[in-house]
Parts: sequence; structure tokens; C-alpha cells
Amino acid sequence: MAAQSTLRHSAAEEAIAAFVEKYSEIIRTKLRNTTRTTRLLCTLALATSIILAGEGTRRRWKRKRAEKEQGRKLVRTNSWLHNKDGSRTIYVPYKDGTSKVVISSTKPLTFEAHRRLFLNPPRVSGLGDGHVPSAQTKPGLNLAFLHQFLSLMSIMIPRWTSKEAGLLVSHGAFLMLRTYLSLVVARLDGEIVRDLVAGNGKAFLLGLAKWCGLGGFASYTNAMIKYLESKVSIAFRTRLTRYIHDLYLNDNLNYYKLHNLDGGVGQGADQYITQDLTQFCAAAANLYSSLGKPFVDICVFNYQLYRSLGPLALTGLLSNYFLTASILRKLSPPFGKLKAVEGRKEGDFRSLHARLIANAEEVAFYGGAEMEKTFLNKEFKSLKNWMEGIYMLKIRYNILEDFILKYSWSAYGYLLSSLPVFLPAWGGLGGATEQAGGHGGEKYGRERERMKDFITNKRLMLSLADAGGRMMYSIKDLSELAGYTSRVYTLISTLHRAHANAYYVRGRENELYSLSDVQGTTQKGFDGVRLENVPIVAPGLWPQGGEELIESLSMMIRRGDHLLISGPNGIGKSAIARVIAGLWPVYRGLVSRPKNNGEDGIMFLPQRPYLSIGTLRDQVIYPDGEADMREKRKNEYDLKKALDLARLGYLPDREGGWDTRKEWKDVLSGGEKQRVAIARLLYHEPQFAFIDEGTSAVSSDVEGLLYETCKEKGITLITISTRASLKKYHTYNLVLGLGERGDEWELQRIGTESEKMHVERELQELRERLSQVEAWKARREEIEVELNKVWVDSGEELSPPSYADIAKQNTSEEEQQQDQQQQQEDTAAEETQDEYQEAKSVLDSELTETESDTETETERDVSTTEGSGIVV
Ligand SMILES: Nc1ncnc2c1ncn2[C@@H]1O[C@H](COP(=O)(O)OP(=O)(O)OP(=O)(O)O)[C@@H](O)[C@H]1O
Repeated sequence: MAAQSTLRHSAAEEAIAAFVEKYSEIIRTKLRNTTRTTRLLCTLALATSIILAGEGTRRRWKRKRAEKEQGRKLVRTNSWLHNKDGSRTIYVPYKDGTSKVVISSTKPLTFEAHRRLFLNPPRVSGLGDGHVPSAQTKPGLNLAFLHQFLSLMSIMIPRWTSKEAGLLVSHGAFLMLRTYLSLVVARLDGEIVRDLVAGNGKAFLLGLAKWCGLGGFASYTNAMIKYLESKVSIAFRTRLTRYIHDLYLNDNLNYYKLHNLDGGVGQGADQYITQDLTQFCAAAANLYSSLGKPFVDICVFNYQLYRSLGPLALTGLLSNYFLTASILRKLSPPFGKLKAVEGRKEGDFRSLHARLIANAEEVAFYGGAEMEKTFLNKEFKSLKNWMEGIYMLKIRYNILEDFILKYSWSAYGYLLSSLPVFLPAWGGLGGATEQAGGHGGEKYGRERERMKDFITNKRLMLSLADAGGRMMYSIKDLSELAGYTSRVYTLISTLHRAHANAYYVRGRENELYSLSDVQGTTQKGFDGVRLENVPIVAPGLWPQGGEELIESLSMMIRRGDHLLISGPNGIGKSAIARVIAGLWPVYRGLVSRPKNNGEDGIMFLPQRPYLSIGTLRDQVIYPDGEADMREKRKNEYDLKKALDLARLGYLPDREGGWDTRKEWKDVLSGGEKQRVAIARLLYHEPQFAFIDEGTSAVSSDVEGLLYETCKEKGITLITISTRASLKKYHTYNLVLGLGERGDEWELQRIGTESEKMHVERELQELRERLSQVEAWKARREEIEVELNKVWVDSGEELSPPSYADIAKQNTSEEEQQQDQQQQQEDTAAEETQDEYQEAKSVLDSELTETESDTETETERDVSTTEGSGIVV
């Protein structure tokens, strides 16, 4: 055995050597026949190409390595790259490394072009009154659905040269291929059965081999169809998600307006963007194969059957389709509407959970688990009931659908297949064969052919039934798709409405202070903050009108003037910030403000401190990212300085560096969160800053330092606070909530000369009053002493009563001597003790009254003076 293997081994080696020898010889001969110059040139070309290829590979490898390193760094620092064309390159973690994604923003022109589709749908579609589409249009298989679907399609497939179009074409090609394969399989099936019946073993085995080969190819085709369907779905979703994000998160603050002003999407856009969008894209991609493929199948198979079974069968088949479709359509429940409502209920349930997560700490402190569970269970029950209702409706529909599509169609198929046998004149090619066989053809041969034709036709019929069935099933899919389409269309049209501020409808009555009654102007680029006759109105959800908080507000703050807005809770202090920031509409008048939000402009620190996801660095530089920070030529040293000034210099060390990622809203204390916001302010150094109760959790000594630091940095502060102690850091005070109804306001200058004089005068008055009290006290003491002298019993002086001791202590020796003298001289000693007692009690009560009055007044005046924060 071993010898044999060695032999075999050497034989193989010899064969290889001979092969190498043969081709080396050929090359050598060719080389010998070429000229020296040609050889030199060839060698040079070979060497150059090797060097170039090597260098290219080296560069590519180096670039890849640098990119990998950059990707890793950007992921670690939670950053990205700005490209010249305005797009962003981000890196996302992928397997062990990172994956690069380039994100380009949708152009404003595209939004404008699409606005027509979403805000001015054709009247025939029945969506709204031709101005703003109504979100309440019932989803179903109607013209509205067609318009909505085509509008979304224009976003999903923007050009015929786009990736999505390419994917659809490839998907279509594979679908056609499968139809063709089904035809081949049907024919092969018939042939195999024929050969089996005829006992033709060789042909039978060949048929089986063909069958297996075909099976492999068909399996590959099926897998590709599924893969491409998923690719189409994810490509659609990517397009729509990016489009929606560009419309949702931009300078127009649509993410705020959608929920707080428009209300067109109810509780929130999250359910629409996550769940509904995914289901819509999956259903849309599936529709292509569940509707397009059966349609092609039906056309091809019908043609084939027409050829083999004749026109009668075709007519029968077609009428069967129409009948089935009309029965199912009539009896099918409104799946579109049902799905749309289900989506909304899912959204409500989900948003309750999201709410609980966001407010877990507060709920935990209150121990509100039971209450929250009640809300959640209630919402889930409503969702459950709805879904059970849908399932109940589906039972009836499924029974009908199954019976018609599976059993009655099969029976009908047998009937049609028998046409060539029983009615040869109407039986197409099959009938012709029958007739030919009837005129002297071999009996057994004819039977075999009949068998083959029957098997082929039966398979065709099965495929046809399958395709027809899928078409019919897709009526339900289509209805469900109509539901998802309506949800996604509603979201996008609402976003367009908020983006374009398209609330005004000609000819329709506008409610006072509704979104269609916005007549004010906002001027950006002003070196200060100015309001001229601006009503401060808490907006209602469209189309309702808002609630007026302040009738008309006018004020102007220039650079270097610091304003404190004070007043009772809920009076509209933060509302002023909302109007100036553009969150709430300027219904009337003029608002002027700096151009930019953030650096060199105006910055708003909201009442509830916000901490983003990301690194510690991100918390300080928010809303900048690391890339923006580098662009501004700032580094971690600057961030540390800002943190130091906000008395948070210990944070990087405590938290483990700038790249640390944590759930910051849970990690930092209330005061720390507010100081992070101040650090942000010091990092951005804007010209103006609105601080809405931004230091309420900070101790007052640190608060003072923070205010002084901000002012030293040249930031003009507009503070919203109820703390009167903050007055000393400001030059103006806008006091809200004055007047009987609390709707009046006053803009006061803090610490003016006239104010100082006024306070001086008040203090003088107080001093005078106090001196009167002193005189009264002195007089009282005199009387006390006199009284003491009356306490004489049989020539002996008695010890004075206890209250006289106090008077004694306060009286100097000199005064005592004078008193004694007076005592000797005074004839009042002859008066009775009772008379003196009476006089004393009257005096006592008068004194107490005067003292308490004066003290109360003094206290009140002093507190008023402190409250006004005037430094005298
Ligand atoms: N998004 C909103 N939509 C409608 N009304 C609102 C909205 N936010 C606040 N309001 C109402 O506007 C009024 C003023 O609210 P605002 O937040 O300005 O009060 P505030 O003076 O800042 O009070 P506080 O001192 O408690 O912060 C309140 O009555 C409040 O109910």
C-alpha cells in the first residue's frame, strides 16, 4: 500500500514537473524570439507596475489604518467630521471596528417641492379641503391612499438612478426569473410523470437530474428575492427616516412645535418614526412581491393555460378572479382603519412607558408604582381589547378567504383542466391533440400525453391559484398598508405644516390667538433684546386659541444692562423667554433679538437642566459636538476653566476623564446640574443669556460668584427668578403680576439716585420715630424711679419692685443722684400709692402700644428695603 502510494505520489510529481517544463519552454522560446529592446521595455513595465501596485497597496493600507484609527477616536469622543458639501461623516461601532456613514441633509428646495404633495393634495383624493390635509381621513383602499402612497414614494425613490430604484429593478428581475422557473418546473413535472408512466427509465432519471438542478437554482432565486425585499425595505426606511429627521430637527424647532402647538400627531412623533415607519416600509417592500409578482405570474400562466386549455378556460379563470376579488373586498373588514387605530394605541402605551422611565426617580420618591401601573394597565387593556376585536373580525374573513381561495378554486381548476378531455372543441392545444388522437392515434400514447398535459396544467393551475390567492390576500395587506401609509403621511404632512407655518386658511374664521392668527414680527440680528407691544400668550393646540398671560409687554435690554424678571409663580416669566426664543408665536408686536442661538448670540438656560447622552465633554459643550469645539479652537483646558469657574473643577477627575459616558442626569446632583449649565454658558460666552431659575438649587454664596463671573465675561444676563436677593446683580427689574388682577407689570431701574434718596428719606423717618421711642423710654424710667421712692413704710425705705431693678441697672449714678435730689424736692411724694399705680399702668400700656407699632413698622420698612435690593 505504502509503495503504491509512493508510486502514485511520484507519478503526480512527474506530471506537474512536465507541465511546468512544457510552459517554461514555451515562455523561453517566446523570449528568445523577442528583441532585446522589447525585453527591456517589458521588464521595465513589469517593474514599474509592481512598484506602483506596491505603493498603491501601501497607501491604501495606510489610509485604511488611519481611517480605522480616526473612526475609533471619533466613536470614543462621540464626534464626527464636517464635510465641505455640508454633509457629516459619522462612524458607528460595527463588529470589532467602526463603520463609516456619510449623512447629507435634505435640501430646503426638496422640502418646498414636496410641500405641494403634503399640504395641497388634489381635491379628488378627499384629503382635507385642498389646503391642509385632514389627519382624520379614513384610511382605506381609495384615492386618498393612492395619493398618500405616491407622495411617500417620491421620497423613497427620489430618482430613477437612485440606489432604491436599482434594488427594485434587481428584485423585479429575480421575480421574473422565478416566474419563468415555475413554468419550467411545471413542464418538467409533466414530463417526469409521463416518462414514469411510460416506463422510460433513462428519460425519467434525466428528468430527475434536471429537477434537482432546477431546484437548486430556484432556491437561490427565492433566497435572493427575500434578501432584496429586506434591502428594499431598509432602503425605504433609511430615506424616510432621514427625511423626517431633517424636517423634525431643524432651526424651526418643529420637534417642539409638533407636540406643543400643532398637536396633529397627538402624544408624540416617536411611535410614528419608529414603529409605524418600519411597518410601512416592510409592507411597501412586501407589496412589490406580494402584488407585483402574482400579477406577472397571473399574466404568464393565464397565457400558458389559454394556449393549452382554450378561451373558455381563460374566460372562466378571469371571471373567477373578479368574482372572488369583489366578494372578498365587500366582506373584508376595514383593515386600514383598524391598523391605524392600533398604531395609535401602541404609541400611547409606549409613551406611557417612556414617561415612567424619564420620571423614574420622582415616581420612586412618591412611591407611585401602583398609580403608574394602573395607568399602564388601563392603556394596555384598551390596546388589548382593540387587538382582540381585530382578531375576531379576522376569523370570519379568514374562513371565507380560505374556503374560496383553497378549495373552491381547486375544484374549479379540475373542472377547467378537464375541458380538453370532455370538450375538445373548446380545449385549446390540448383539445386539438385529443381530436388528432381521436382520428387514429395510438390509444396508450394519447393517454400518456393526456397525463402529461394534465399534470402540467394542474401545476400551472396550482401556481395560478397560488398567485391569485396571493393577489387576494394582498387585498388585506393593501388595507393594512393603507393604515400605515395614512400614519406616515399624517406625520410628514403635519411636519410640513409646522415647518411652513401653514395654518392660515383663506375664508376661514380665525380664532383669536390661534396659530392662524399670528401677526407679530421677529427681528433677528438686533444687538439687544426688545419687545414692543407684544402680548404674552400661552398657545392652545391648533386650531384653538391661546390664553393671554400679559396683554402687552414692551421693554428693551441693551448689552451691559442686566434684567431680572420676577413675579409670582405661573404668571408668565418663562413664557417671555419662550416667546423670545421662538418656541411660542409672536402674536402681535415686534420682538428683536440677537441673530444666533449660542456663541456670539443669545443662549437660553431652561428651568429644568438638560443633560445630553454622551461624554462629560459633551455636557459642557452642548449643543456643540467635539468637532465644533475643535473648529472653535477650544480644547479641554478651556473646558476645565469653565468648570472651575462654575465651581465644578473636580468633575473630570471624579468621573474618570472627559471621555467618560454616563447617564448624567442620574449621576449629577440638582445643584451640579445647574452649575453644568452655567459652565456651558461660560464655555459658549454668548452676548446675552436667559437664565430661567438657573441657580435655584445653588447655595447663595456660590450663586453670587457665578453671577459675578458671568458678568465679568461680558455676558448680559436676563434672569428669571423669584429670589429677591438676585436683584443686586441686575440693573433692571421687570416685575410681573402687579395690579388687582395680576396682569400688570413694571420695569424698574434698580439702584437709581432717586431710589436711593427715597430710601434715605424713609430711613430718616424711621430714625426719628425710633428717637421718639427713646424719649418715651427715658420718661418711663424717670417715672419708675419716682415710683420707687414712694415705697416707704414707717419712715423706712422699702426695696423696689422687680421692674424697678431693670430701670436701675440702666440708670447712671449721676442720674440716680439727680433723682434723689428731685425726690427730696418733689411734693409728689405726698400723693397716694394708688394714684401712682394708676398713672403707671396707663403709661405702661401706652408705651407698649407705641413700641410694638414702631417695631412692626420698622421691620416692614427694613424688609421692603432689603427686598428691593438697593445698595444704599
Ligand atoms: N406649553 C404650554 N402650553 C400652554 N400653556 C402653558 C405651557 N407652558 C406653560 N403654560 C402656562 O403658561 C402660564 C405661565 O407659565 P410660565 O412657565 O411662564 O410660568 P412662570 O411665571 O415661569 O412660573 P414659575 O415661576 O413657576 O416658573 C402657566 O399658567 C402655565 O400653565
